[in-house]
Amino acid sequence: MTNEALTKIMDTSDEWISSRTGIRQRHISVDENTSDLATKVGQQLLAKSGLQAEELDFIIVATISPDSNMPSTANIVQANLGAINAFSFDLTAACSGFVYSLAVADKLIASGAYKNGIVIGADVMSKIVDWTDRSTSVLFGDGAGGVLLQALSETPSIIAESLKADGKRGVCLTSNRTQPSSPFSTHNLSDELYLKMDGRAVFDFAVRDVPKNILETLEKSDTPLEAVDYFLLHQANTRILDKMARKLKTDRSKFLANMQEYGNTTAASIPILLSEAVASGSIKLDGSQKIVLTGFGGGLTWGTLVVKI
Ligand SMILES: O=C(O)C1CCN(c2ccc(-c3cc(CO)ccc3Cl)cn2)CC1
Repeated sequence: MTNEALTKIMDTSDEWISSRTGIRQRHISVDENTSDLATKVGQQLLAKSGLQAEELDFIIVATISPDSNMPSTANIVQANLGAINAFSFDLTAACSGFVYSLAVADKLIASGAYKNGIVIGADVMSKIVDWTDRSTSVLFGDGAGGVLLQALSETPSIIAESLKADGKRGVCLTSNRTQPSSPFSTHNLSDELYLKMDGRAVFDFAVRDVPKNILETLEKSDTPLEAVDYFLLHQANTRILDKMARKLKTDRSKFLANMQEYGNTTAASIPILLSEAVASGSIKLDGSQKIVLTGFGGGLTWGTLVVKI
């Protein structure tokens, strides 16, 4: 759905959206739910790797838009793939969900307890945005992406990580709140299902806290800034990437971007970007490169992984 198409259903403009966010279009699911998108990612990962579904030990789906709480979207994906030996669960960390999930999956394998796992970031944001709110509904899109992790060597792929949260500032970006309601409730407040965002507060949080997190994680891994081949940041807003590149005194071209095509797909944004970078050959998957993966958003949550890839 292009910005132009959005002008037909709300008072906005291509000029406003693209100049303020860099977004030119986004994909909107008509009838596919989050598990349908995530299942397609799982099928692609199995096909590309040649691994059988029965060989999977675990499936983690990072999402804030699950089909349901119970079963989890990961449970539905597990059934759809026929991954009969995999335990599966959703992980909720909004736009940091993929980075958090990758860090968790890495430990499941590094502990020696498991060998093969799939981590998927998937969100159908079109079902949780308020389509009467032009300040937020134009920012988000639907999508899914993921990775297969395997215990193939002793050398770690994630060479440093720094995962953060600040629940005190969680009010800046909320969705899907359900209020207490029972015969014993003293007051019946209404649920707040749709996404609400204090854009200014979230933007300022990203500009202030994210560069610090990236530098801190690079320092932990003894990786100088210039040794990083690519920065794959959550695709929320192109002006954020501009500011990050300036703050980190790094060439803007190292900050990969595809929000122009997908909008902000929340937990899916980093894995979609990673998948496209691999498909284009920018990331060669030959162990010769170092990339930075950084998520930031609802919770508030943020986190960086330095990955040898
Ligand atoms: O320029 C303007 O008036 C507006 C100003 C507000 N904007 C924003 C603000 C915040 C975000 C955002 C969202 C998430 C959630 O995934 C995470 C991280 C960020 Cl930085 C995206 N856009 C849009 C343009």
